[in-house]
Amino acid sequence: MTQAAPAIALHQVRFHWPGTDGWRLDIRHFTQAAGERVFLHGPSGSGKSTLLSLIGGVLTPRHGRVEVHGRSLPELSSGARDRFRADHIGFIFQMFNLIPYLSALDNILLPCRFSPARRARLQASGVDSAQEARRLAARLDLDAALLRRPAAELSVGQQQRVAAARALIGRPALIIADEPTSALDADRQQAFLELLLAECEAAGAALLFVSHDARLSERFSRRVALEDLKHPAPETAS
Ligand SMILES: Nc1ncnc2c1ncn2[C@@H]1O[C@H](COP(=O)(O)OP(=O)(O)OP(=O)(O)O)[C@@H](O)[C@H]1O
Repeated sequence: MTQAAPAIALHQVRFHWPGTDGWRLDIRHFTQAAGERVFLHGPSGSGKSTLLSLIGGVLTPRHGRVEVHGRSLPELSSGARDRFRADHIGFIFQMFNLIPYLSALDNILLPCRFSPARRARLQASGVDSAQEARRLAARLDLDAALLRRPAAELSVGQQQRVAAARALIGRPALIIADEPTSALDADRQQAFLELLLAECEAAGAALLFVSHDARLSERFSRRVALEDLKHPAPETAS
């Protein structure tokens, strides 16, 4: 990972889902600086989640450049991409993707199991993984008794905060959040966002945050419409 490189650099990225003819994502250019907080919005079905999966290396584009902190993800083998993602990217998914039978604490600790880099960063700052998991949980208002319960028994709001702690543990350089507040009421949305922003700032992490709710955009350094990143659609003859 190159520290001085932008958190994200996309250039002429094209993707379409196999078996679908009509829809395709066609991005001209997008850069997000290291440590920058970007609010990404766009209509339902416009391709926000698809774009986040391309940036996270979950999907590979047909064409174009996708770089995260100077590493070109499409050029890595799938194993190397998985390792890079585990080490440097924290993902908060729309549906949280927690492992239902594991405790909340074990869910938060999962990235540390897979990523020696996350463990090493924690060690370098003098804390062990379990201590850091408990610190993040406390910051996110998850009490100790709750951490012992299986994720399947938690409320949606609690699962969402566990997913945030899991993304943040071990200080990845980029946090990607896909509609993480959609299940919360307005007060809880703001409180959650404040915590997420504070933890990203403390870790020096860039945050790419997708939401339909424009009210949340005020706390970000930049607001980006997905449509403005796309190539204009070809004109159709009338
Ligand atoms: N796994 C998939 N297989 C095939 N097509 C898909 C898949 N996931 C998404 N799509 C299609 O890709 C397009 C973009 O979907 P995507 O989920 O990226 O949009 P979005 O902007 O995140 O929408 P929303 O705001 O509703 O979550 C849609 O036409 C959708 O039907």
